[in-house]
Amino acid sequence: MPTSPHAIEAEALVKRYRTGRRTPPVEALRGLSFEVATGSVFGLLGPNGAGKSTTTKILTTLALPTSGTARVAGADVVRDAAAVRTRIGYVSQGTSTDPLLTVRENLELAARLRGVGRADAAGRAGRLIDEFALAEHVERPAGKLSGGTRRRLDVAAALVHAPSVLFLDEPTTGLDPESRAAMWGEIRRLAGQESLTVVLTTHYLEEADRLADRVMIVDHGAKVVEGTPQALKADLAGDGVRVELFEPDADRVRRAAASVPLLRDVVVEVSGPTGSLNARAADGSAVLAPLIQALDAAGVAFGAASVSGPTLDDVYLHHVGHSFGGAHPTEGAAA
Ligand SMILES: Nc1ncnc2c1ncn2[C@@H]1O[C@H](COP(=O)(O)OP(=O)(O)OP(=O)(O)O)[C@@H](O)[C@H]1O
Repeated sequence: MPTSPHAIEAEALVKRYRTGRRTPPVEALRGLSFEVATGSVFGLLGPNGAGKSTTTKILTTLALPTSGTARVAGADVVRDAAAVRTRIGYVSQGTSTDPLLTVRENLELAARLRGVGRADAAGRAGRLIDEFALAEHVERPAGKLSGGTRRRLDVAAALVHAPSVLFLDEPTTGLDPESRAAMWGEIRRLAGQESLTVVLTTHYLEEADRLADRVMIVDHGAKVVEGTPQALKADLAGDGVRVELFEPDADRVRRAAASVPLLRDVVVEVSGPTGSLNARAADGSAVLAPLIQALDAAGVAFGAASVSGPTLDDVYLHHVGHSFGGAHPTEGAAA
């Protein structure tokens, strides 16, 4: 198979889920098109219900598109689904390894299920055990491993058949910071393998920023923005300004912020007794003092205030209108 410049080519993908005879179908994808360069790491980001899982399901042949086409590793996901399956690895959010089988048994089983012969399966399991630093755990049941080690085993098991595209669905969710850092190291190492393409779905924007060559933010089944993390951050220009709020009255906060010259893109989010004000300014440190004074004068209780260079969180906030995983902004909060 000649190497194509694109490991994934999705064209006008539409997915409608039927929900009942009398209710309209859910439009999970509304004509999503994108390409993923061979050998790159692609970050798929979006709020809950944006269509990330649906996109992944279509690309991994677990769901059919209502219309549109997609090719993965050179094969059409509908007409040539069997070929796609032999060329991809998929690590779902839940663990896919058997808790009662040992690390070695799990890897050998995964290889056998992929049609690899017995002798070859043992060899591949051995190589992955070395590659993923699993040697000290090799005879332990998977169910007795720590969360981070179990996740490494999940990823290793998805690679037994040497796929050319690896789908990682929230690979570090639930991991402690140390295990997360270890998993980042693994993903970076995999990304260094020229022929492997990685599609990474994550709720951690910092993770996407560090690992992905390109990211795509989806919302309501459509592409919001796509690009390299560096370019998306550079497009924002200026600084992010953030103030933590207590018992905030969103309207009052917004009025106070509106009185501060040079402050733009103000978003006030309230979540129960706390909240936050996010905004942008060409020079964040210059607007911080007047902003604090304005909030104080308006009787707004606030905590930490900070200024930061553009992050992927700022990119997300700018394009989607609320922070990633944060509370939705109150009506008309974006200014
Ligand atoms: N089987 C289904 N039947 C009906 N509606 C569905 C089904 N699966 C997903 N949906 C709806 O399609 C939309 C997109 O869902 P999807 O799971 O793809 O989003 P997501 O971005 O993966 O969200 P999350 O981050 O919560 O996993 C949502 O409105 C969801 O409720």
